[in-house]
Amino acid sequence: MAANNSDPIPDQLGEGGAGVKHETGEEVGEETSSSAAQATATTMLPRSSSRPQLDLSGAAIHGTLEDRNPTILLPNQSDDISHLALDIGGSLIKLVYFSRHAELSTEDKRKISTKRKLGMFNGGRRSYPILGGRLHFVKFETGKLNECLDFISSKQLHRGGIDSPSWRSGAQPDDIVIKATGGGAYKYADVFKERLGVSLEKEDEMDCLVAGANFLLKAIRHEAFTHMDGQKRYVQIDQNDLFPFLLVNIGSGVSIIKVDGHGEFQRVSGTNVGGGTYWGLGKLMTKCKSFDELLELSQRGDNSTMDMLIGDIYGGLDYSKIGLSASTIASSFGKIISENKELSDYRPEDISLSLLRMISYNIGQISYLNALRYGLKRIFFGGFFIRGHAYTMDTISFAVHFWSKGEAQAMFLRHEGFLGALGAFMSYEKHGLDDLRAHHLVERFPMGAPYVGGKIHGPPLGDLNEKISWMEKFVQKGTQITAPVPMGVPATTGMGGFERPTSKGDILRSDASAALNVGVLHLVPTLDVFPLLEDPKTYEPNTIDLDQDEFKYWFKILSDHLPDLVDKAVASEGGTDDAKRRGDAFAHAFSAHLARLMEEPAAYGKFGLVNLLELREECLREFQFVDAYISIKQRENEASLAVLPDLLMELDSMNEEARLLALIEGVLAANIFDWGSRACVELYHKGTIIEIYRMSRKKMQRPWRIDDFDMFKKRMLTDRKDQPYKRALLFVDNSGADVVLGMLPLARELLRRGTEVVLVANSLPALNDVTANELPEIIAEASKHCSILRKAAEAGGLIVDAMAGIQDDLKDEPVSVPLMVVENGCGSPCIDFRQVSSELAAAAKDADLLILEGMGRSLHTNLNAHFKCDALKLAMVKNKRLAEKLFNGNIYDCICKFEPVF
Ligand SMILES: CC(C)(COP(=O)(O)O)[C@@H](O)C(=O)NCCC(=O)O
Ligand SMILES: [Mn+2]
Repeated sequence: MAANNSDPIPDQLGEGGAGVKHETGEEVGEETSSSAAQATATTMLPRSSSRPQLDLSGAAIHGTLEDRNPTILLPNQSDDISHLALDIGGSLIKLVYFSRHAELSTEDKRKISTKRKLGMFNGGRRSYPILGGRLHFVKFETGKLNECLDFISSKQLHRGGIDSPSWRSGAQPDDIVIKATGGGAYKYADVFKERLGVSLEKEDEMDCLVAGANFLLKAIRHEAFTHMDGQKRYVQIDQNDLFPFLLVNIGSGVSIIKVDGHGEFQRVSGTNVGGGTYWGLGKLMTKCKSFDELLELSQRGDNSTMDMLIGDIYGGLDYSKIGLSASTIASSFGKIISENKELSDYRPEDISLSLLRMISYNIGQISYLNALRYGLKRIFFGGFFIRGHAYTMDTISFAVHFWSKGEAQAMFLRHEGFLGALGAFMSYEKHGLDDLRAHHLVERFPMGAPYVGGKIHGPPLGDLNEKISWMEKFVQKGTQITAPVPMGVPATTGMGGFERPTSKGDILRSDASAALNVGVLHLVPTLDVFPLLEDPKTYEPNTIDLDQDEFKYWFKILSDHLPDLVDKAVASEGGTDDAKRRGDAFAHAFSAHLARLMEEPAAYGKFGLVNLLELREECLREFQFVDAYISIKQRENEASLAVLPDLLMELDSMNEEARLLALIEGVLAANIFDWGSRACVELYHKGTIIEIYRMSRKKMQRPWRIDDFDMFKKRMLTDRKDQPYKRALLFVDNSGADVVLGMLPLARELLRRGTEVVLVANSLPALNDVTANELPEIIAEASKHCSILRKAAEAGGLIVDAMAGIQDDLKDEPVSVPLMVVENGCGSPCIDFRQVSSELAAAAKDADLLILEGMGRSLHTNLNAHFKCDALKLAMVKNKRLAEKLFNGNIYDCICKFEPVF
């Protein structure tokens, strides 16, 4: 690679490639007006010479003709279309591909009616401009090009998805063009043509690097991090203060690029001493066969046997006057001069480390000098040389820090290896990623080669069966595996059982697993930042930092809970052999994640409890456990609904002061029904639901650990009695008593006072949390015993017709304000308000009261969150350690935290 070439590189970004028309597919499945006007759309959508292509046969416009963006239905289009872009480097091929599952309109009655109420129904107009889907990152060794081609071919990535009718209907592969960058785009163009019949459209490497880095820094929250003294720290990049920065790409050679904006950059310098130098010299001097082997050797090296250190010159002392410690390298390989040794007398490990440090220091120093030259404070390092290698990053950081006296900061990127491929992806004319923001992206870490542990294992796994067989094989292989799957003792289930993970153990190979910590990016255009967050920029959902120590505790909690969870999950799927096999696979996969995080808590980005608890749920979903607690939830709902009428009668016999207190007590007491807490699960084994509830209520002695009840009561019953809240969002938690005997009666009280109530529930199951889908039925049942709820539910569109034969206990009630249900966009026991459903965001606009309930939503997360409206946080602390840590309190303490905005 050319050194010190400062020729400006013209801006070519954003223009490359022929039109890619699959974006029209995003409109499939959106709301359509019932009086849909139909027109053939085929002529409006020219076939693109670039890929992927759409099957436009039978296309029809739905919606009124006045609509500016009418829905276009493509009945014959595949439900999975993909973009593919490649970066074919000397040692690795990086693939970025996009898959999209057209989730055909699953709008149920609840959603439609809620959307209408919230003013979200737009008569067929597109409600979001960007496509949803998944962005996958995959690597192959260039030497195993065939594996890569097989992978592309097996997934039909070059033809727009495995079921794409574009190839069934005979579209000629000759037309297909794939964007590619890197030297291999030239070198292997013929192989791609021969094997896949596709042409590679070459994109400039530098353009791609910059476009990739800009996208990552804009769209991914935990992308950039510093690495000093072995510690990774994620840095929040302010979008308004991103440019200019220095981008140093360390490949075989090094390019140093000053980036001034999107598509605005200049290669200001470079050096010919780079990754190729390390690998070349290393190969010669150590006989290593691969770059990774050489890097791994350095792990065990001691560079002081070869490098002349300050201490060697100063008799073991620091040269403190100029700030050099005794261990600083004065001269790389300098010690060799005074020794009478052959190459074979030196350990390959030491050689590798000395080389690595020499080159890393040099790059760090040159980068700093260039940053100085242009007055830049931030330097991002990327390229295949780094590979998430701790020593390399530490050395570069040291150099930058040392020479800049702490003024400049070296930063690294989690997707560092994929900058080029991402940039090539961005060069499709319409890739749909332009408008993405961090809140639209959810990163998931599915199990399966070649991602696991960061080593490349050949083609990734397609279907579930393949994945499970792969896990089985790995389990049998034992300690050879890269993924840190704990070994199990034989048991009754399909895979030979699993064992609770015991510790991080020796099965982890630190560097291999640190190399790649890249998941699948789910693009969810319907996610929004919660509009009532006081300051989204400073908002941090997690109350406690999940550092190594804290993680150790959670590792044990979650590991201990695993066997019980697997039992429940397997039972929820009928206890079949298939379910057992999946149950074991789930346990292995989740244990592997835990072990990986135990080794490096920051492996998957900045990981808090909110992410960890969601990871467990996602892992269940990955192995197709739809709802592990379904039968428990149903049983508890039934039992609670049976006693609801008595409770409502009791409440109605009280004066309003006593009633308000009883209602809050009721919510706190019922929060005990939590299948995620070990202490609570032990309780259930001792008593019935009603016994536990009564006991829990009896224990409700005030003052609670945080007790703002009087303040809340004053707001409700005294200060602004005549000005009820307009709309309250009630974030409900668990099924059964928690929602039926706790939150519903509280909702009823608010409705009775003229407050609109929106019940906010999970979009997907998590433990025994009630979901938004389940709530309407529960409300309908509860409404049979209560006219307030019934009228409000009718007004909110939750129940359609007045039910016959209900007791009309409160005939003189005024016309009801609506009771609605919205989903929160989450499938976790916690909530991250930076990413909620657009439905919830819309409902929040007119809300002036939030009630967060439960340990997950108001203690683990959001205890310290500030909102633009009044907030009431209610929870029972069902974990001893948390009670001690947060409040110096005890297990089963209660929290009633009211935060009015004045
Ligand atoms: C998972 C939970 C946050 C659910 O609590 P909830 O939000 O339902 O009140 C909680 O049960 C929990 O933190 N459990 C793990 C700790 C334990 O077993 O004590
Ligand atoms: Mn819960």
